[in-house]
Amino acid sequence: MAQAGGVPCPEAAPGQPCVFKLVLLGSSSVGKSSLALRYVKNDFKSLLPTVGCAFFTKEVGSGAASARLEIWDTAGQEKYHSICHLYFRGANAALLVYDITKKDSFLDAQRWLRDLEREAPPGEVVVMLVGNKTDLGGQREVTFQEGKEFAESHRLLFAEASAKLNHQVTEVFSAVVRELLRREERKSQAQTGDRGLALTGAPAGQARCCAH
Ligand SMILES: Nc1nc2c(ncn2[C@@H]2O[C@H](COP(=O)(O)OP(=O)(O)OP(=O)(O)O)[C@@H](O)[C@H]2O)c(=O)[nH]1
Repeated sequence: MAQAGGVPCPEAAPGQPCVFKLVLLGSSSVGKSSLALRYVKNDFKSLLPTVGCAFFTKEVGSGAASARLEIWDTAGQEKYHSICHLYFRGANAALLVYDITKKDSFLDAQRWLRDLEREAPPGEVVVMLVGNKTDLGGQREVTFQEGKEFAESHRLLFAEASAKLNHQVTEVFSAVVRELLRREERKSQAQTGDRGLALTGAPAGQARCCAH
């Protein structure tokens, strides 16, 4: 049984990381692609709006304490809305992103969360609400407290970040991975008394280990 973060990862071959699917969702121009680019390549540059979906992978940790994040960056533009939900299927985690200088993008977060929950019942997916663009604090339209209260009322993780300044970006993804590994550990403990069940495969929506 492979380990991820010291956590037994059911189904994984020895030395293979757990694989988690994470989707980025939120309205257009909130900075989803920029957060992914900053996290995966430590880069920030002018980007064209995403068409459909972009895909990144990132190894987290190393050796016996590793996991692989498959990051699906969905398009926020309305014209792609109908296809975006297809990418939510099988997600283990989601970053629900808004722009702290755009109240509308914060109000839209509710709708994106509903769309996600249509594909995965609440509680199955680790969701983190992220208020991006803290470098533009002078133009802020959404307070930290408003973000925090929204997150608490929906049982989401919460952070503010700036892809531009590389502020809190790694911390956001790390917090999600930590929570995913915690859940794997709990699942693994629950399966300890029933090894047969542990070998039959994870139900949809759970972490897929060693998928290629
Ligand atoms: N000031 C500032 N600008 C940012 C930040 N993150 C992204 N941007 C800018 O916001 C604009 C939109 O960023 P994207 O990353 O393309 O946004 P997106 O959410 O992926 O947009 P869609 O692909 O249309 O869904 C770009 O001009 C970015 O340079 C940030 O932290 N601070």
